[in-house]
Amino acid sequence: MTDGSGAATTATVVPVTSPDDPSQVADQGADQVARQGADPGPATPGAPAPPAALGLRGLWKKFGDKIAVAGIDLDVPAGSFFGLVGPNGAGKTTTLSMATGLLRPDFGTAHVLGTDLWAHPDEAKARLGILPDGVRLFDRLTGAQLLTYAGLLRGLDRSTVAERTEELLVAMDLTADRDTFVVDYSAGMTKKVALASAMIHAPRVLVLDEPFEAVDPVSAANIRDILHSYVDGGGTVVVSSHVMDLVQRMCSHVAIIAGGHVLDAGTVDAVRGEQTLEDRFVELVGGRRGTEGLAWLRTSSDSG
Ligand SMILES: Nc1ncnc2c1ncn2[C@@H]1O[C@H](COP(=O)(O)OP(=O)(O)OP(=O)(O)O)[C@@H](O)[C@H]1O
Repeated sequence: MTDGSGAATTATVVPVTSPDDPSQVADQGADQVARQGADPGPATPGAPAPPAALGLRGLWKKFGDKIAVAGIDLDVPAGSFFGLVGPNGAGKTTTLSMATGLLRPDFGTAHVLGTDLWAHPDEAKARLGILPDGVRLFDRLTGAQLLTYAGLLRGLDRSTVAERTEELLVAMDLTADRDTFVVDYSAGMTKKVALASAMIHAPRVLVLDEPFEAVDPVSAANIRDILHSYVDGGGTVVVSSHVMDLVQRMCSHVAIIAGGHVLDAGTVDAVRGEQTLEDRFVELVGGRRGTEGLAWLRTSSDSG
């Protein structure tokens, strides 16, 4: 199965279970993926299927007694614009952290374009650009210095770093604040300079946790354009977001996760069917409350 972009759909869904032994889930997840098989898409007969940009198998993470991620299997097709959505506390950040080398899974594996991330972290991470949640930056650097630092850290030569730094500052509308310390940036400016830092080495896969949070609409539209042309050029973007309308319009593929499980995944059109993505999300996740309660809030009062 393919979407309009031609990217193969290989997203898989894990049964919603919470067994006592999570290692079994990792095995079951791998078995299930093997049973379902990766959809070969429109590839030439006999040609091997290209590796997924991100291939997650049986990912599992517990914090104390809290199970944050309970056996997630997911393939993010190379060349897709992939949205990860879910309610607060669903396990999105924990999953993305394990998928990008920021957090070691209790069980399970993560592959980046076929490379085992935890077995070969340097090779896998060279292909990744990451915008983590609650990003901590070296904020006593100016915006231009931070981008230069990120480029040099990624092994680019100085002239390439200088060229890309200027282009990224323009693209993110940060030129006027290039010499301002990042600590003095607004939340949206910080997000944009962090995003630019994630892109400077032209990674094959960009994993962005809430990239549009606090970003103004014009900058958000510019960033969307940048990401779309990056995908058109063969890159893969994974974004987590709470904004269903944005994901529906922007992404080719989506996974809905809740309670540490994948509830549904595939092309956006396949997942939402005849409904909006938001309606499908609410249908799957539930949790809508009636208007009872909080009566005191509806009562206008002169007291106080
Ligand atoms: N370091 C931690 N220590 C303890 N519990 C954690 C930790 N990180 C995450 N959790 C818990 O794991 C669960 C999943 O959290 P996670 O941040 O992955 O969710 P999320 O889907 O990204 O949520 P949100 O949309 O609110 O950002 C939550 O119940 C959270 O409280």
